[in-house]
Amino acid sequence: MDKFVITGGVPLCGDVRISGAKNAALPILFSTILNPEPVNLTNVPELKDIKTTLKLLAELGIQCDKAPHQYSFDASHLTSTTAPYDLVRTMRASILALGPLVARCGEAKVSLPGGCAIGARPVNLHISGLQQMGAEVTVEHGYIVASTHGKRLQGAHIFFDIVTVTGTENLMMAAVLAEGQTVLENAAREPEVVDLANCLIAMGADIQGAGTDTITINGVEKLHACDYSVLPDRIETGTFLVAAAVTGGRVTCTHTSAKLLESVITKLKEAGAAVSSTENSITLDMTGRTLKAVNIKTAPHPAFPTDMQAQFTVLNCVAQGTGTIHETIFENRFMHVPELHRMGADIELESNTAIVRGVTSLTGAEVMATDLRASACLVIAGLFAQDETVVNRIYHLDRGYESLELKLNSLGASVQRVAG
Ligand SMILES: CC(=O)N[C@H]1[C@@H](OP(=O)(O)OP(=O)(O)OC[C@H]2O[C@@H](n3ccc(=O)[nH]c3=O)[C@H](O)[C@@H]2O)O[C@H](CO)[C@@H](O)[C@@H]1O
Ligand SMILES: C=C(OP(=O)(O)O)C(=O)O
Repeated sequence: MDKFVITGGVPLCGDVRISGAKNAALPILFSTILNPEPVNLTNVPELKDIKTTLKLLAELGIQCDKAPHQYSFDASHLTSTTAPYDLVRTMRASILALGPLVARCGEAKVSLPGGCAIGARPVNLHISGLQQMGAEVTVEHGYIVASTHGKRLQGAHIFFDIVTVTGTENLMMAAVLAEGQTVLENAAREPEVVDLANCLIAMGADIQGAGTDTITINGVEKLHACDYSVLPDRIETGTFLVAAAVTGGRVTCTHTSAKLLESVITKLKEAGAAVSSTENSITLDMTGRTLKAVNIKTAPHPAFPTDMQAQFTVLNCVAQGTGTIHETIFENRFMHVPELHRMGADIELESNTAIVRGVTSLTGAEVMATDLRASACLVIAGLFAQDETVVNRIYHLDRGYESLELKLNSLGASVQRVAG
């Protein structure tokens, strides 16, 4: 397994181009299942999760032509409705094959996604939503098996008792080809949900209300060809901004938008950073300024995103004062804490809250990356530490950050990938 060897202590300085959003590109790639006409996508990030999705789409019979960051799909002839365990187990977002397959083919067999480090992550709301739309859904031998028995899915009024991002996306995609109107209540409002809706609308779907907690979808018979560009990755953006703050540097993130991460920018300003933005760039300047601890509580958009929690944990580790990090979305998303302890951090864990007392230095150590954002947090810790840090198991990072070491090194960092 590859690892990163990081020599820290250098303030990050310069411009970095932000890639397309993983969490928008994945559902958009799965939405091609719905469309028998060509779909051309640009600004697709080059990530392991994207490669896994392409393999899964190929398994279903979808043809794809690729150039860097550009993909053209032909889903005119689907040859299978099964998403096999071998592909699904490596990526939870594979569950997004379910809604589109049932909507287009009237049946699907999708492996239950495996366990994940950050929590149990059940998919009961995806399943019950499809059942409310008239599908028969059972779980057999580790697979979700769904059928409409030859009928079209029926529009339904669906209330989510927990806000779920991929649940909202799965049912929104299913509803696009259903008969009649579907209303999704207590829907997720994340920008990636809106981006998927916009892409579906570009394909001819009738969707209103994306970005609010009530989304109304009037089913159409068929979608048509479209070109679409994926929105920028707000979590990658936030990760670079935190890295700049922690190292006391000055970084401009380009090809992104401050509108996507208002809660994160608010907290960065509260932490003492100078943050300014243009229409499509954000600059964070920490030179000569003191980092102050902040209190964070994760919650669905527009509140503070759980995918930025680990990065703010390390920010608090090296800030002045004590900050609390309260995680409300996932029950096991503090796996980075024991690893940060190995580097000299002072963090107390009480259930789903981390109390972080700032220290003036971290020491390099060998640490283990446990999930995607925990890995990003350890890389940031390594950039701050004065000596050498080894981050093992960086395959998690490759799922969600495009060329992370190249982008960091272009800002003056020293991060070497060691193949293993
Ligand atoms: C590919 C993708 O977009 N991943 C994101 C998506 O994950 P994902 O869509 O999997 O996360 P959800 O929004 O569904 O999860 C939110 C909460 O709802 C619970 N839940 C969810 C579905 C369900 O059927 N039953 C249930 O109980 C989950 O266990 C969790 O506690 O949103 C998360 C929350 O912003 C982000 O951290 C992930 O990066
Ligand atoms: C948890 C994440 O992703 P996924 O839902 O793909 O596991 C993430 O992007 O931080």
